[in-house]
This record gives sequence, C-alpha cells and structure tokens, in this order.
Amino acid sequence: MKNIEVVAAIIINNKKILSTQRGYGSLKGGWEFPGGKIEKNETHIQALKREIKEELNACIEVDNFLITINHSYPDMNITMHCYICHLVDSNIELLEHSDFRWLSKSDLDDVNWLPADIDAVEKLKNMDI
Ligand SMILES: Nc1nc2c([nH]c(=O)n2[C@H]2C[C@H](O)[C@@H](COP(=O)(O)OP(=O)(O)OP(=O)(O)O)O2)c(=O)[nH]1
Repeated sequence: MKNIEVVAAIIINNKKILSTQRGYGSLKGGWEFPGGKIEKNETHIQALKREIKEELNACIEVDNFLITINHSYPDMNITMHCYICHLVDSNIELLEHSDFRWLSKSDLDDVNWLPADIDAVEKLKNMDI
C-alpha cells in the first residue's frame, strides 16, 4: 500500500475557513483544505507555500500547527499535517479545484469533507478563530 505525506493549509480570513472542492482523481467532488504532497527535502512550510501558489496562485503565511491526521483510504495511507494559515493578499484563483467556499465555524458541516479531514474540522469547531 502506498504511504503519502501531505500538508494541508487551513486558510482563515475574516473568521472564515477556506474549503476547496477536488476537481480530479479518485476523491473528485470531495471538499478539502488546499495543499498536497510534500516533496523530497522540503519542509512543511515550504510545501504549504508551494502548493498554495500552484493551486490558488496565492501567497500565504503559516501561523500555527493544528493537527496531524493518519487516515487509510482503500488504495493508500495518508499522513496529513494541517496548519492554520492566512493569505498575504486576499485574491485566490482556482487553478486545480472545481469550487471553493469560505465557511464560518457554524457552516463547516455544509460541505462533504474528505474522510481524512474530519478530525481537523471537529477541532476547528472548538477553537476561537
Ligand atoms: N490537499 C489535501 N489533500 C487531502 C486532504 N484530505 C485528504 O484526504 N487528502 C488526500 C487527497 C490526496 O490523495 C492527497 C493529497 O495529494 P494531492 O494529490 O493533492 O497532492 P499533489 O497536489 O502533490 O498532487 P499530484 O501532483 O499528485 O496530483 O491527500 C486535504 O484536506 N487536503
């Protein structure tokens, strides 16, 4: 079974959390935090900044570590490191995702999160953001 290590950016702006919808692959249609696989010799922060530039054409600053989640899908195990981040300027451009939403804490259940994301979403609900 494939093991992959992923970083996820929980981007918060005006008390709202960015959720993006996967536009391709086996998990297409599911909602997630933007991010992706860590490349060789990359730090988590470097990977976060690179992925957000690639996916949203945006620059972020990374504020705090939130949680590391281990999850098994039928075809792979993922280890996902989630960090709270903010945008350096507020524009985003969807280069890989099919849709996005800014969700307040009380709206977090409005989208169909990927199974690996549930623990991070639950933790966010109990935080002061
Ligand atoms: N980015 C991200 N990936 C997630 C989340 N939840 C979750 O299960 N995943 C899974 C989906 C993918 O199988 C994997 C991330 O890998 P990816 O395919 O997006 O990585 P990548 O951008 O490097 O992609 P690629 O070049 O291989 O297409 O983690 C999440 O919240 N954010």
